[in-house]
Amino acid sequence: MEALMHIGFRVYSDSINPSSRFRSWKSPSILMEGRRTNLTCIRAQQNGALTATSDSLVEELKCKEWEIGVLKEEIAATQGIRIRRQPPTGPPLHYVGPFEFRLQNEGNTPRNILEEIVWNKDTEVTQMKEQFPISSLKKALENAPPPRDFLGALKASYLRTGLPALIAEVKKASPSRGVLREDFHPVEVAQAYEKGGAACLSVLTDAKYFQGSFENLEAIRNAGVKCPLLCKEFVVDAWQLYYARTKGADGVLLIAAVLSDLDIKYMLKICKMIGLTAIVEVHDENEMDRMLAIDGIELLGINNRNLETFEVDISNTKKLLEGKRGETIRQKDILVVGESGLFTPADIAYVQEAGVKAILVGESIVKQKDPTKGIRDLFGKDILG
Ligand SMILES: O=P(O)(O)OC[C@@H](O)[C@@H](O)c1c[nH]c2ccccc12
Repeated sequence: MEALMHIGFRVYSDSINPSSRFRSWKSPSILMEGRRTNLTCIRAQQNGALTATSDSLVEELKCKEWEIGVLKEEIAATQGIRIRRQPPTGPPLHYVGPFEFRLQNEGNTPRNILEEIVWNKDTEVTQMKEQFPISSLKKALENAPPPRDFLGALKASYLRTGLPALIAEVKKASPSRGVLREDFHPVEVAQAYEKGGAACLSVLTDAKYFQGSFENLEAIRNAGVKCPLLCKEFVVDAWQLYYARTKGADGVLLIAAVLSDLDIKYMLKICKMIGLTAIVEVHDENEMDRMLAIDGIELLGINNRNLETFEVDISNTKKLLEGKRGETIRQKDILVVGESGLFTPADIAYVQEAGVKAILVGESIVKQKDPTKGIRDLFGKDILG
C-alpha cells in the first residue's frame, strides 16, 4: 500500500490540473481514486479536450461529479454507513496497468442486497432524471393531487382506537419473501385496507425487487382512496421526492442505513417545502443516535428487518426504545412506527408496550384472501371503532 500511495502522490503532483482537494486526504484508497480522476483529466487535456470542445467539458464535469461522489462516500463512512451509493469504479480508466485493473474490479460487486438495490436505484434515477428533469417536475407539482396529513392521520387513529395506527402496505413481492400475492390488484388491496381501518397506506414503487410501480401509487390515489399514501422507495436522490409528490404521494421513507446525516437534513427540508411527510427509518443503535441528533424529525420508523441480511427480530423495536433513547424520543415528541415482521395481536401488544404508536405491516395482511379480514386478525378485533 505504501508503494501505491507513492504512485498516488507522484501522479497527482505531476498532473496538469491537480485537484487541491486530494492533497489533504490521507486515505490511500482515496489517493488512488484521486490519481485516477487526474489521469482522466490529463488524458482529456492531452487530447486537446480541455481547450474548447464540449466533449472535454463533459469529461471535466464528470470528473468533478465523481470527486464529489467520492467525498460523499467518505463522509457517509465516518457516520458508520456501510452502504456504498455507487460501485466504486469511478470514471473509465484511460490507462490500465495491472494494479489499476485489479483495483478497479475489486469491490465492484454489491456487498449485500441493500447495496445492490441502491446501486440499481442510482442507475434508474439517473435515467429517469433525463426523461423528467427537475424543472419539469417542479412545474408538475402545481397540478399534483394536494398532499394529505400523513402524521395527522396516524395520530387521529391512535387517539380513536388506543391501538397503534396501521400503515398497511400494498406489496406484491419482496426479495426476502418472493411473491406474496399472486393475483395482485393494487387498487382492490388498497380499498380493502381502507375498509379494514388502516390509517395510512404504504405503496411499494420499486419495480425490480418488489414488483411495485408508480402506476400503482397513482392508480390508488386516483381511485379515491382517502388514506394518506407513503411512497415506499429507496430514496437516494432528492429528485425522487419531487417525483413521488407529482405521483400523488403524501409521505416518503428515508433510510438512515443509506443516507448520510446531511442527506437526511437536506431531504427533510425538501419534504417540508413540497408537503411530504418523511418517515426516517433506522435499524440499529448507531442509526437511531444519528437520527436523534437531527432536528425536525417527527416520524421515526424502527425496522425489525435488517435490510442487509433480511433477519427479522421484533425485539429490535424494544431494544432501540429502551432507556435514554426512549426518553429523548418522548422529549422530542417523535411518533415511532414499528416496522416489519408483525403478524399477531401479541406482536402488536409487544411493540405497543415498547412505545410505538403506529405500525407498518405488509406480509401478514397482504397474503390474506380478504385483506380487510387480515387486519381484523392482525389486531384480534375490529379497529373501525
Ligand atoms: O412485510 P412486513 O414484514 O410486514 O414489512 C413491511 C415493511 O415494514 C417492509 O416492507 C419495509 C420496511 N422498510 C422497508 C424499506 C424498504 C423496503 C421494504 C421495507
